[in-house]
Amino acid sequence: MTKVALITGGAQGIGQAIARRLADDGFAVAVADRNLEAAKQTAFDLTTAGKSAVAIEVDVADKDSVFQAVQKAYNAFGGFDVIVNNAGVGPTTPIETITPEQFDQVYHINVAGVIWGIQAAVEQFRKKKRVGKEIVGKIINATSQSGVVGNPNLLLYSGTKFAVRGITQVAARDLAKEGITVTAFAPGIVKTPMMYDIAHRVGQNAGKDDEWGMQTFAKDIALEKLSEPEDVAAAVSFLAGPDSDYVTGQTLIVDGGMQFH
Ligand SMILES: NC(=O)C1=CN([C@@H]2O[C@H](COP(=O)(O)OP(=O)(O)OC[C@H]3O[C@@H](n4cnc5c(N)ncnc54)[C@H](O)[C@@H]3O)[C@@H](O)[C@H]2O)C=CC1
Ligand SMILES: CC(=O)C(C)=O
Repeated sequence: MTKVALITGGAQGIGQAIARRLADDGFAVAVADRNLEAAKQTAFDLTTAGKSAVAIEVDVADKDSVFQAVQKAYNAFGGFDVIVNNAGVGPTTPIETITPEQFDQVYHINVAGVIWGIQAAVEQFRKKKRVGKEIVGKIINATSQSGVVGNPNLLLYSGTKFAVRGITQVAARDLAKEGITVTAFAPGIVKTPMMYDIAHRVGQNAGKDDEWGMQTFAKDIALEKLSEPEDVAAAVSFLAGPDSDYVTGQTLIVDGGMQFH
């Protein structure tokens, strides 16, 4: 039977590459994003290429919205097997500029969004009839190399990504006995709108250009090149597929050799 995966933030950047890759792997994919028009375009491109895909509007900061999105994916395809909690925001936050409103926004999306995604997926996985010790569902969360070692200018963001690694470990322990694996992926410096935006703002704050901003983050990449979204999608393909059935609680770092952990 065709497996079903929902990817939050699936309308652009890393999430879109994951949606494409999992569709190529044979999953029916739900492209869930707060930007419904872009999600529809991604799903349209996939269905035009002969894949199974639907677009679903979601705001991951809103628990009800996440539960509804997961239910819609189940209704669309008649099953639910994998959630990729990928949606996130990455503001640059010089320490003195951080406000309570900004804290709430970033933590609600990057941290609470992952928790709601875990809860909604678990609700679906628990409806399945498990045979023996088989794996009935997989939860995959987006952290970052900056959630492994703190990065300059990203106090709020890095904090959320450390939290995601902790949540991943605890959920993996709590859910293992039910045949649910929980893992995370930690990208490095990936060519997406989020990263170009961060590079622009870091450069601007220092009175330098975007390239300087990008090099602030990219100078320590051992493989000496920036990441494509597809590099990350390839790792998520492993985490979503059967070859990772004996892996849980781990964060797979996909950063070209920035952080060695
Ligand atoms: N680009 C990079 O270099 C890195 C990115 N990451 C992480 O990878 C994930 C994806 O990042 P990118 O593709 O670069 O970001 P992006 O900004 O290019 O795309 C993010 C997508 O998430 C959606 N989104 C944002 N807030 C949402 C919400 N509340 N509800 C639903 N959808 C929402 C946006 O509409 C967009 O389609 C994020 O969690 C990010 O923190 C981690 C390490 C490096
Ligand atoms: C955006 C991000 O996750 C970085 C710079 O690691």
